[in-house]
Amino acid sequence: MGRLKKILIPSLGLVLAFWFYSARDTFKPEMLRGKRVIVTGASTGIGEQMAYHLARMGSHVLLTARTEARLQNVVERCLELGAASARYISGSMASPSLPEEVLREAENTWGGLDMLILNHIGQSSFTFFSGDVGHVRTLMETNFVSYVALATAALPLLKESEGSIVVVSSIAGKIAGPFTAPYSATKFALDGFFSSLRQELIIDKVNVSITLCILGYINTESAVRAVSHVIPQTPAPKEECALEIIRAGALRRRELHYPSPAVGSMLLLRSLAPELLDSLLLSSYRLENVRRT
Ligand SMILES: NC(=O)C1=CN([C@@H]2O[C@H](COP(=O)(O)OP(=O)(O)OC[C@H]3O[C@@H](n4cnc5c(N)ncnc54)[C@H](OP(=O)(O)O)[C@@H]3O)[C@@H](O)[C@H]2O)C=CC1
Ligand SMILES: CC(C)CCC[C@@H](C)[C@H]1CC[C@H]2[C@@H]3C(=O)C=C4C[C@@H](O)CC[C@]4(C)[C@H]3CC[C@]12C
Repeated sequence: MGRLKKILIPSLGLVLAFWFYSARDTFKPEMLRGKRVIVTGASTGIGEQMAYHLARMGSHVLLTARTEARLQNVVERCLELGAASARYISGSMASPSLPEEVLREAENTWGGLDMLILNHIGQSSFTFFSGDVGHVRTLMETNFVSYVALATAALPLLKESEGSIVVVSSIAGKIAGPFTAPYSATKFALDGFFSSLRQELIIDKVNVSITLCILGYINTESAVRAVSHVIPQTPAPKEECALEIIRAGALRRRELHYPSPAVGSMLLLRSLAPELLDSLLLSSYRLENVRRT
């Protein structure tokens, strides 16, 4: 009897705990069926791929970006792939009125919202900081303030559905390398704001999850165009990246690191030996190809 208590009961506990946590960890595409999802920056790149995955999973999608013609094509393709419904709103996230307009559309058409995926970024080049403070101001508005405004407008709906906010960020929002000063600043700001907000929601027992996605180099057209002459590494595929973001959001993860070993080891090296990371990084760049404009 003593042995039973000492060995069997703790073992049973372990098995149950393992089962509970692994069951919670299992992603099924059906988790997204019929869910109402907003994706920003969905006309190209990772956002476009997320729209297609969600469509295949049978979600309702509301897509935003500036270029109406591209959004129309993406919406059409989403309907072909099986989206429960697909619509778009075009406009610039540098404009302060757009976030509320997008959430009003979600409320009017769906009467609620399950997932908000914040993904858009304004144009920025991979080069020395030019001293253009106006660019920093506009980029902050597009890449950071609009994320705060969208999340704020979405929170009442997400509280009702116990939904999720997914924030797409970058390794450049955790570690500052050269040639991304304004961009990196906007991504660090996202971590500060949303990691603080996550804790406040927990204190208030509000069941809305916040997933911060820390991405490495991904093979979107705009990223390859911006950096391939300086960074010789092969970028990770945007299709897989998009799926991992949706999966992390659906599983209500705190953070996603993608591609996983590369981003994880950079973060670890950064805390153990930051100077070593800096020099490894610089030695891998083709500095002679950096465009000075
Ligand atoms: N690709 C990469 O290597 C990495 C990407 N990331 C992150 O992933 C996310 C997606 O990146 P990626 O797919 O490469 O980017 P893309 O450049 O391919 O897509 C950006 C999207 O944002 C839209 N957009 C641009 N400017 C504005 C604006 N002013 N207002 C509203 N929408 C705008 C674009 O459409 P339109 O021009 O029509 O407005 C487009 O839909 C970003 O958050 C980025 O920081 C993170 C790490 C690495
Ligand atoms: C700080 C480090 C440890 C970086 C090492 C990895 C490098 C090679 C990766 C990681 C994050 C990447 C950038 C990114 O996040 C998003 C964009 C915006 C896009 O419009 C243009 C490309 C750009 C600047 C990417 C360039 C390549 C970066 C710096």
